[in-house]
Amino acid sequence: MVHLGPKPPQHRKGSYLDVPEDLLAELHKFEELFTVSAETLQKITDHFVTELDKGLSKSGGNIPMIPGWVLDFPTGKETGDYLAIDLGGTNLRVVLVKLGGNRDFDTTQSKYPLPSTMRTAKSEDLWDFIAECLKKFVDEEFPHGVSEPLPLGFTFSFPASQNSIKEGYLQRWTKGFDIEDVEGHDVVPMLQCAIEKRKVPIDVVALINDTTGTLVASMYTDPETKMGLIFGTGCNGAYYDVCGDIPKLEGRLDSDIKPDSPMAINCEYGAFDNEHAVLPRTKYDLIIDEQSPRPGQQSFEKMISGYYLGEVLRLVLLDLCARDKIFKGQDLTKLKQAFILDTSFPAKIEEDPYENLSDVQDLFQSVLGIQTTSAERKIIRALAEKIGERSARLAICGIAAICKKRGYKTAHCAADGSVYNKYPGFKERAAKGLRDVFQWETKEDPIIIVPAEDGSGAGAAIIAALTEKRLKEKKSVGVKKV
Ligand SMILES: Nc1ncnc2c1ncn2[C@@H]1O[C@H](COP(=O)(O)OP(=O)(O)O)[C@@H](O)[C@H]1O
Ligand SMILES: O=P(O)(O)OC[C@H]1O[C@@H](O)[C@H](O)[C@@H](O)[C@@H]1O
Repeated sequence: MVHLGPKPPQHRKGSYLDVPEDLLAELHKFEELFTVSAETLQKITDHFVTELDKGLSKSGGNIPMIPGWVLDFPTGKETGDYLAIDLGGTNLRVVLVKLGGNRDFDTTQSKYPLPSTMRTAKSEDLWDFIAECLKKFVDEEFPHGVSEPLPLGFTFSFPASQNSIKEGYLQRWTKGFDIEDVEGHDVVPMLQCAIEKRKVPIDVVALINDTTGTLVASMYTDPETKMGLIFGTGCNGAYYDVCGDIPKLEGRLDSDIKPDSPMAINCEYGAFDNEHAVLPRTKYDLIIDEQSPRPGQQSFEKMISGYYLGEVLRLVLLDLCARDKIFKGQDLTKLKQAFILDTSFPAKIEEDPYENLSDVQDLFQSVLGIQTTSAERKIIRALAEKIGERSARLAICGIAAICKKRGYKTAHCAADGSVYNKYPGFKERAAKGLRDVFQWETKEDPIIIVPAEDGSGAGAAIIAALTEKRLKEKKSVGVKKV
């Protein structure tokens, strides 16, 4: 019998007996600010539906709703070896995908953290970094070389306009990126050129968004999948619409693409409500927006995604310090550093199982050099819970809106990203948010969020395979040539 010693308690009971009245009053104010009622969720969702429709209209709207030029559903029979790269907000992944042809696939992959300076580097530094990682990976996996160039699916997790599957004009950087000379340009030739400079035997065959990859990869293994979702550094969703329901594509399709042909849409719904019509923004959200490289953009994303949740908590704590409510006499130098807290920080606060929050005490000491009192830790815990809960509840509005727009009564909504996979309570809070919107009477929820397949890896490979098949059959993979 292995003696593991006393197990930590499953969860905290929590009590506020030792919290001073004025601090409790502050907490009640924050609870008001960060609570999103069922009625508010329903109102936000209904506005979200109209915004999704507007994004597909000829005049467009806040939400880009980018046709992703994936015009087929995966059959599960796709086969072959494909390379995929996933340029996300935090990491670059290189994946070798072997599609088994029986709704199965095998992957070999390496993950390269993006250098912290990459967000504001020069354009060529970004493409050189990716090409270098690709060279390293291919040299390791194919030490004896390859007989012909490896087809690559390029997962580019940013809003990129596409007139065909093999291009992507970056509309704007998000998630704190601000690299010059890329916005407005097609990123595929930029990458291909850096690859060729290093003589790496790779041919970029498709550019996809990670949510489109998530949708396709998850549908490959689970035909009940209706959308692909990312709750990671950023947030976004993709679903299949039909070409005949996309007004902005009218007159732009070749005759081989019929009105009932499926079309994957990369919503880019992090941009929802840039007009600030419905989202319950706080002064902390306004500060984050004003101090971001792209003020006025990504209003929805800035309230719920991983790049920002730690910063929201930091601003709230700073506000309490400014009014001398907490951390009296403490050195706040680190706490004053923007983005010093990534979202694993509030996540760890919420995971502390101890009544006296001793893990939180250690966390504040080690990361911020701040000694906390028991009362302060209890308020900090409650704040982290409210910020985490708001993220999860708002996050489901995009899911509910897509279901309402497409009339889905049941759905598997495939989600990926560290906030979905790692933030404590996110799954349960999101499920409760969906119940609050739909007010289901059934015992089982008909619309559920499920773990996604590897969209940026397998999804990119499957889409590359679908694209190669269409090209072989001389079918369109973009707008008709004028
Ligand atoms: N334990 C955690 N809980 C919640 N979020 C986390 C956790 N650890 C990291 N994060 C956040 O997840 C984001 C990274 O998301 P991930 O999906 O891993 O990468 P990417 O967004 O590049 O695909 C970062 O913003 C980070 O702050
Ligand atoms: O996987 P990540 O980096 O968290 O990205 C999620 C989303 O982040 C948004 O900022 C991008 O505009 C989307 O294209 C992307 O899908």
